Amino acid sequence: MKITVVGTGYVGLVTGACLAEMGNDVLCLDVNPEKIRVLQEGGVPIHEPGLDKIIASNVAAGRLHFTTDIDQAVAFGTAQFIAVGTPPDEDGSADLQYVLEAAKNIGRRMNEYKVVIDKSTVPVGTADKVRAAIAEELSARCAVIDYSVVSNPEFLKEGSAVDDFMKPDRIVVGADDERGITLMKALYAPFQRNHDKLVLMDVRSAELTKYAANAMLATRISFMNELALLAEKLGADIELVRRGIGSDPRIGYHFLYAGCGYGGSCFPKDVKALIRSGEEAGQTLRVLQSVEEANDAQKRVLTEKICKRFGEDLKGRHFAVWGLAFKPNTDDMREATSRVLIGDLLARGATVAAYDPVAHEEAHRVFGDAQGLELIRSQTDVLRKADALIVVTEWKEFRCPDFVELKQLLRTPVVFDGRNLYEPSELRALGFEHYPIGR
Ligand SMILES: NC(=O)C1=CN([C@@H]2O[C@H](COP(=O)(O)OP(=O)(O)OC[C@H]3O[C@@H](n4cnc5c(N)ncnc54)[C@H](O)[C@@H]3O)[C@@H](O)[C@H]2O)C=CC1
Ligand SMILES: O=C(O)[C@H]1O[C@H](OP(=O)(O)OP(=O)(O)OC[C@H]2O[C@@H](n3ccc(=O)[nH]c3=O)[C@H](O)[C@@H]2O)[C@H](O)[C@@H](O)[C@@H]1O
Repeated sequence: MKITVVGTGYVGLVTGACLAEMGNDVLCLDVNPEKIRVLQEGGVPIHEPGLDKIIASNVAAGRLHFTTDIDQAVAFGTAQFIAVGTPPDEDGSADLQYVLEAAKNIGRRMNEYKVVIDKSTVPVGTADKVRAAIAEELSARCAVIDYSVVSNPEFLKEGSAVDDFMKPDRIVVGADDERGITLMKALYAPFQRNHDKLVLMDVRSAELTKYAANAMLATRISFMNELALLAEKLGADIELVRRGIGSDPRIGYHFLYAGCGYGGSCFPKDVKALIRSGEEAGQTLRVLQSVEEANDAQKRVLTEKICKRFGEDLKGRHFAVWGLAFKPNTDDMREATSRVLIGDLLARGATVAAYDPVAHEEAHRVFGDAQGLELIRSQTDVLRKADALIVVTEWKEFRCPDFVELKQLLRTPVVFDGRNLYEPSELRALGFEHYPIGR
């Protein structure tokens, strides 16, 4: 099938590459010429395990192309995926300007039947807006051309995006016309060979399903984070509690890890957008309001622990930070806890040396020349003469450090463990002061 993907970010690029991997002819469009230049020259603008390989092989096979030419992109695919960003607007609602611009571009140029597929995370009612935007453009040039608008939200996780896309738990398709449904079934047939993973529903339910999934996962995390704070006060261990409740199949083990707050491009923004949708519809979402509030507070829990140990004024103190990305296996720092933490420490007069396996370039972009912050490309060098190590992201390489060396390099053997990577008893036995979350 000939497919156009509009927006070549995390979702668009992975979608395009994975669809090409299944033998489709894919053209990826982006308005960012730099991104397209990198891709055309054989580079990959984001860090995502396995993505470079499938891009390279599908480009070599002639099935995957990149362009900034909108005319070419609209003419190319019968399926037109919209995978552009939907950042929060000032009031927290999803900003649909990029989605609607993409829709207008399609309406202005299409000359034959198209299936327009909303892959971006968009509030309920957006497919109607996309349909209307296309209709308006068609009528402006007196064109009568049939088209379908389908909702196909994406559930991939950064860091395992290719795997998630190639082996999805479910494929949600919201559609209300046969032509659109038939195309979506054909498109996704290769991804569900062993059993039917397609969950077919109406468009509005599909749009809400995406927010419901992210909001549910964020709720689990905030719930565990609050329980962790309680566990600390009551002398219980949240890790044991997690294992105790996760064994109940009605609860399950996933997404119950307490830590220093969730970040990323989606949980914070989608929770906000769903709260806003609720307000607009006259339905207050109290649980979600608390989820957001709890997470904002959780991002400051490490600072609070540090101040409790070293005092409110951190002038003259120096800290080592392991982990800048919002989670492992990505260089993405959107809404990362590291940003809040490092901002807090610098504001209190401390100096910080930070290390991340892949997010250095992004950190340079985010922090610029922030005074007092040094980004160091060595997991051990960053520790030298620090008053404490602060672990913010659960990268695998942080799990089993050489604790003897770590102790020698630090000025004082203090570890703030924002992701509960280490066993408290083991660290204590090695002579460390260990400050985990909820243990
Ligand atoms: N990042 C993730 O893990 C996931 C994101 N999503 C959703 O997918 C959507 C896209 O997210 P990301 O890929 O992370 O965003 P991104 O910011 O990485 O990529 C969006 C791309 O769209 C391009 N763009 C904007 N307007 C355009 C236009 N009119 N024509 C062509 N290209 C245009 C931008 O230049 C950018 O490269 C969002 O709605 C997000 O909530 C859904 C699931 C997972
Ligand atoms: O809509 C999206 O963009 C995506 O958002 C999340 O994916 P992602 O943001 O890539 O990352 P997650 O693995 O979900 O982690 C999000 C944050 O939660 C934190 N987290 C996760 C799990 C946990 O138990 N505890 C916890 O604090 C992580 O450290 C991270 O900061 C969802 O997991 C995806 O299904 C969804 O498609």
